[in-house]
Amino acid sequence: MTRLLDARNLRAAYRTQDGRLVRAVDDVSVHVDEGEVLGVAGESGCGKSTLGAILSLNVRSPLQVESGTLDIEGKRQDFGASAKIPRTWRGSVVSLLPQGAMNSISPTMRVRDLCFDVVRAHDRRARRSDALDRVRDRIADLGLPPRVLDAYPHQLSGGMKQRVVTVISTLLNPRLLIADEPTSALDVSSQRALIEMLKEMLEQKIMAGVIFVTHDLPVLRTVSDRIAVMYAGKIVEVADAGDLVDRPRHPYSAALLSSVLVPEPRYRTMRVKGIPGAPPNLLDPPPGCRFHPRCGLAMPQCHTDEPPTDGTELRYSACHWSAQHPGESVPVEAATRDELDGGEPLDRAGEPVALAGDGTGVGR
Ligand SMILES: Nc1ncnc2c1ncn2[C@@H]1O[C@H](COP(=O)(O)OP(=O)(O)OP(=O)(O)O)[C@@H](O)[C@H]1O
Repeated sequence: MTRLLDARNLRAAYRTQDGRLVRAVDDVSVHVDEGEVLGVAGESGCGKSTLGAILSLNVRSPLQVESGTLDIEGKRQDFGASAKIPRTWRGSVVSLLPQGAMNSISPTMRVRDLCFDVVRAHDRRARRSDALDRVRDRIADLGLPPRVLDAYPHQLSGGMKQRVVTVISTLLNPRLLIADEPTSALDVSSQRALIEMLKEMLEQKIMAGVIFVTHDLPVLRTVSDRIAVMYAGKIVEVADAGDLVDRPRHPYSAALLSSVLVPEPRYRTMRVKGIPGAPPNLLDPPPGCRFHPRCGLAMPQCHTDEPPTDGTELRYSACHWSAQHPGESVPVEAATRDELDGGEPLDRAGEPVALAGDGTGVGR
């Protein structure tokens, strides 16, 4: 299998106005192989979008990447104080489909003009007729109706608008597409249509790999080959999508699964529980394992020691419990605590938790 992206030891922080650092990505390494969809899951605020911004080279103040390296098909980018990001990489080597993209495109431009702008930004000498021929072919190859080219964004349905925005962000045939919450505002059939289109794009080699960022595990189960679970700025577990859902090895992954409706027999009959407590403030995360205040399996060393990484780069869990229980999956019911240390109730114990508006049970 050919390695498409190899990102190593990324560390990045937002500098607040009073000079403090929010460490949103803390020693994160990920890779994507050619033809692969890597899902990145986690609760709101765990650093998913920040990781997407770094991997797509869209880092803007107050975010600073302190260290790490990025290899895309053998081309290396070193991060750090003096790093200069090659501008030509954006859009052509790696492209970002940002959160909420479909609502931030210009409402006064037709789709064909938006497309031409993208091509023109990359190639000043591009001729309009040639560029539009290419766009027309692309739209036809992906089975979208030709009329979308003449439409203004507001004339398209939400699902069609998101597919069009996805086409626009891949017009330059990036090697890697990073899609940040691309399905979260869509109804179920539009989600399916977008996922089918992304798979078709991989098949047609419009891009060679996708990183799909979302809090929505059932969607990730459908679209991803592998899933990386993030918690408080770190990756806590990586596994094949099916393996992660069937046999989570990190208590946080198990907690995430028990807080959503995953269509697996093991979870279908469970009550949706929610994850008691809240993720830590990244200005001052807890010592040891960052999940320990919410973890039902926490041991004394979890309060003080950074968890060891147990497994291989394709399947690992960063957890004291899983290091002591090699090969075992976490009993979902035991993954979280129902009470904080002070005895404050976190959950209506045993009561089903009302679902969030998107039906996943995970807040945003
Ligand atoms: N401009 C900023 N200044 C300071 N802190 C920030 C800024 N943007 C994000 N953060 C913080 O960085 C952390 C990671 O945020 P990020 O948006 O990457 O998380 P996320 O998992 O993508 O969440 P969501 O799904 O809500 O976008 C959070 O604690 C967030 O509050």
